[in-house]
Amino acid sequence: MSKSEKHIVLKTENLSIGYQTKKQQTIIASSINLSVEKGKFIALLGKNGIGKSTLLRTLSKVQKPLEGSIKINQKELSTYTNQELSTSLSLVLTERLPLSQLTVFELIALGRQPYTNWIDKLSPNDLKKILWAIEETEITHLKDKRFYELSDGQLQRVLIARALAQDTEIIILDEPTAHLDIHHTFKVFSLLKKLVEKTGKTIIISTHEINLAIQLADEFILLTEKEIHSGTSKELINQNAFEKLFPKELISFNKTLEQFIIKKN
Ligand SMILES: Nc1ncnc2c1ncn2[C@@H]1O[C@H](COP(=O)(O)OP(=O)(O)OP(=O)(O)O)[C@@H](O)[C@H]1O
Repeated sequence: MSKSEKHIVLKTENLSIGYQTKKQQTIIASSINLSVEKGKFIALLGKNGIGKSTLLRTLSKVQKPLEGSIKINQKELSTYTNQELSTSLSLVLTERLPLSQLTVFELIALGRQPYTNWIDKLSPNDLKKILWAIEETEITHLKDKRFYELSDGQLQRVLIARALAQDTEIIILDEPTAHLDIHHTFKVFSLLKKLVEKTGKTIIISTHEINLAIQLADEFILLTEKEIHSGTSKELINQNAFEKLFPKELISFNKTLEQFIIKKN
């Protein structure tokens, strides 16, 4: 991939990710060299337990890299204050939030916290962004519900709305369609794609919806045990990279269909 430096919003060099305890270091992946361009919809793919969440948490400064550099807009991630980072990058995790009395509207309004102090201090611009996020994610009918009343799929859309309200250049989502039915899975993918096209935001998602991602994402990061591949679907198909994601006995990658299909005996 040849990319002009000024369009790169996120860059990693010789990055190692994993877990460090007093006693030992566990490296999950190393030599990660990625360049993510502004205004791209990127899908991070890989089998269960390969390190997708670990990578996304490291890129969002939730956990420290073991080695190497991460830059957001040419500035080292470790030098970002929490305040600076929260106006540049938002992270959407699938974990359940602690129980509280917040309504959906209030939860989404929290996305404006980097810009405002608290809910009574919402400016007309804050309110505009919140209502836009609610409308884009099609959750107007949920806005007065307490968030503990939501189904997993509804909560997922609400958390995406909160990230939209946060209005950052980069949005990172860890398995945003984990609990969704096929209809809502497609809706979330289409929404994310539309947002990238409409707003020029960079969106990075981890997903197991590979066949759908291949149709909609602009570029891919493939984590495998031996190596990391990145590029467009065409580039990765030419490198036979998708085939390396999973063991071959049950499914195979069909290059013509650009899809994984079940192997028939
Ligand atoms: N807090 C932790 N401490 C130590 N090891 C961890 C921790 N969290 C995850 N791991 C390990 O790191 C590896 C990568 O896990 P990770 O959750 O990043 O994978 P993943 O690709 O997101 O998986 P999945 O697709 O199943 O969600 C796994 O072997 C996991 O057991």
